[in-house]
Amino acid sequence: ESQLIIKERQQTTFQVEELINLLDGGKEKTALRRSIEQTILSDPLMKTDKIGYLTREQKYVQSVRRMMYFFTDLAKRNKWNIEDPHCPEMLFLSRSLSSVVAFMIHMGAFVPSISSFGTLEQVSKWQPLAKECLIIGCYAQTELGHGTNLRRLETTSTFDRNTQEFIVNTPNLSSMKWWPGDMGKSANHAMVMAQLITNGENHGMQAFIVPIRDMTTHKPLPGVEVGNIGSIMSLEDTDNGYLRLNNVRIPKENMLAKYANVDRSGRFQQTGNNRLMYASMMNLRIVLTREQMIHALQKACTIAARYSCVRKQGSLTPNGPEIPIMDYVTQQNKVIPRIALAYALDFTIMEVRHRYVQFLADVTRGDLSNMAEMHAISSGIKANASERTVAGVETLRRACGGHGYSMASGLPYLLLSVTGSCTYEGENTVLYLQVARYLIKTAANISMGKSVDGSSAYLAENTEARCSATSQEEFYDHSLLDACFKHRSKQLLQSVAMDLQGLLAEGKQQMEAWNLLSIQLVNSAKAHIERYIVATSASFVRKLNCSLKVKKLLNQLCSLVALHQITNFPGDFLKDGYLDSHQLDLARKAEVKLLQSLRHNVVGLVDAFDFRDEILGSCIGAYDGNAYERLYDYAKNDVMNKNDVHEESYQYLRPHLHRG
Ligand SMILES: CC(C)(COP(=O)(O)OP(=O)(O)OC[C@H]1O[C@@H](n2cnc3c(N)ncnc32)[C@H](O)[C@@H]1OP(=O)(O)O)[C@@H](O)C(=O)NCCC(=O)NCCSC(=O)/C=C/CCCCCCCCCCCCC(=O)O
Ligand SMILES: Cc1cc2nc3c(=O)[nH]c(=O)nc-3n(C[C@H](O)[C@H](O)[C@H](O)COP(=O)(O)OP(=O)(O)OC[C@H]3O[C@@H](n4cnc5c(N)ncnc54)[C@H](O)[C@@H]3O)c2cc1C
Repeated sequence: ESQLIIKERQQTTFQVEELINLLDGGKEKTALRRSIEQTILSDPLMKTDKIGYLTREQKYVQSVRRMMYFFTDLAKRNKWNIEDPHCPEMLFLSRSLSSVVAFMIHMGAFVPSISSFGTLEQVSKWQPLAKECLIIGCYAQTELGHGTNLRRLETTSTFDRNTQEFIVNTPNLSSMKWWPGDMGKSANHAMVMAQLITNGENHGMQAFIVPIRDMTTHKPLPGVEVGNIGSIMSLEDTDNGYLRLNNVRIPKENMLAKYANVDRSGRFQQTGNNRLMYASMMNLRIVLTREQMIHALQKACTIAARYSCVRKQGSLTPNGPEIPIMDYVTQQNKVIPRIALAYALDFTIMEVRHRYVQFLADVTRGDLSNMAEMHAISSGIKANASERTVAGVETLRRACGGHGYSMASGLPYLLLSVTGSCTYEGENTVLYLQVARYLIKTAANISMGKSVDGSSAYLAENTEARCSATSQEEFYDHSLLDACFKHRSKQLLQSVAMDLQGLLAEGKQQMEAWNLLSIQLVNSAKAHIERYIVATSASFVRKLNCSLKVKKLLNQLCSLVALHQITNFPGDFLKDGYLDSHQLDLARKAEVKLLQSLRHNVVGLVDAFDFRDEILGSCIGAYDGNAYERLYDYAKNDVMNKNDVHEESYQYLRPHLHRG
């Protein structure tokens, strides 16, 4: 173990194990997680080859091999409840599985959408098959021509009264399904989102289970053309596919009919709120935020923090001893706010998940009153967490200098893996605009004197016109910081709501006015969600039952998340004079002091994320801090080094060199 990292651990002022337990949800949960990790990581059949050395095809093959073994053997043997995305085992499992993405859509989208859209009878028919992996499904919503605008999907499912079947068609090039994970090569069934047409009338998007490959030969069924969409930026462990359907007939009962059905004569009946067709997307947005984005940020923090403590470069006195780069305040400013953010997002998503579970219970009782708010929160948190994670991982990668550019650091892989999260499961701008839609409606309700509650209640509160802070210390106070965020959000919303009214009064159409103001609308949505994160994480910490040392530390992290946002994006806080430039200076000084105070606990804070070295996959971020030894070892094992003289040298270099 590197002496430097040992020294760092000696400086830690709190019990790391206490924080680990807290993040897991208790001592027993930590033990459960560790035992799951141990089972998975010690199983030779779950082993992955070194990242960065596999071809596209090898990645897919490895991932299918591992996941089939995992679902059909390992998970079963250990009685892990893998199909329930909310069970603690599932959260721990995805951490241990790390990079594997094959069958993520099968388990994460196909299986849950059977119960989201299916009747009890349909669920009992399809779910056991899917859960046992006796059928492999994908979630086929996006088309070549449309991903965001679901109303304009072009795939059709037309009811044939004579045969009591649906005829599913992708009638033109742009209507073919494009992107679904697990579809290109693996799936034999697709959950196809299509326009339902009965008796010549279009009833909008509904879900249909369409068999696409023969269950014996795995060949595409008649009328089906299916394949891989080709090489993509990352996540090549999975087979994102395309699908063309030409008059594919499926039985009537393959339309999932929880909220709408078609009788034998083709008469359409809506039996539930049609927004519930969209609501199923909330689940994956929340799951991905935790499973991918926050974990990726936590891993990147772990790597960058440990490396920054063992990497020495330069000194703080002329000819003085070299210091770990973590002692530079600029380095602290790159690393520590990201650690703080990783904690704040984790606390926030725990609360969001809790609210989502309550929301599902409400829906079961027929109460949809919280749907709009839940949709705004889940969309906003997905957009904000993905955007800040991607930016954060890149900052951390650069904070590791040249070694951050090497695949050996694990950072390029994390960055590439997580960058798609800004696009899939709802493109971020589009999701922010959904939040804005909710906020504008809320503003209208407030102006009509209606009461608002939940996460937007503050929009109806009276707030001070000026921030009261006169000292640095006050900028650590959560209620003062929250007041800054509330004010910014309120002010941005009021301003864009007024501009919208103005444009409408000028005679602009609603959608045109909306488009003209969409940059402001997105900013307003971000401000609301950032306030939600600041408030939710601080209140989560307030309620924690933990030691004073840990509480103090977590309170500091919450303050840092808010302060870092204020000092880096001060414009909207200064705009209407809520903060003045003197207060901004105080906030900046408060932030630097906080960074220095947190400096000694940097390694402890990332150790508490408790990622085993095999999961981190980093030569520079391993627990023992022996970065150089591992980098050297990585280089020596590079495939290009298997011979001293590369074959190509004989073929191309030698003939040239020997010419003279
Ligand atoms: C809502 C749209 C944007 C637009 O629809 P439209 O009908 O036009 O919209 P509106 O008129 O605005 O809305 C109508 C009303 O409906 C309400 N609404 C909208 N959405 C919802 C909802 N979700 N829930 C509830 N209500 C909703 C809205 O508020 C309106 O109500 P009102 O009228 O105001 O009252 C919509 O079309 C849309 O959402 N589009 C986005 C489409 C989308 O999200 N598609 C997703 C496809 S599936 C997908 O993308 C899957 C991706 C999976 C990727 C998995 C990759 C795995 C990678 C693992 C890697 C691990 C690496 C990690 C690194 C490591 O750690 O190792
Ligand atoms: C790795 C990966 C995996 C995926 N897996 C699946 C899957 O399993 N199943 C599936 O069905 N799909 C999947 N998708 C598709 C994904 O859901 C879509 O790509 C995503 O929803 C965005 O839609 P789009 O590609 O049509 O982008 P577009 O909507 O075309 O977005 C392009 C640009 O247009 C802007 N834009 C679009 N509409 C508006 C608007 N109304 N207002 C303002 N700006 C707008 C966007 O902000 C963006 O800047 C996957 C995608 C990726 C990258």
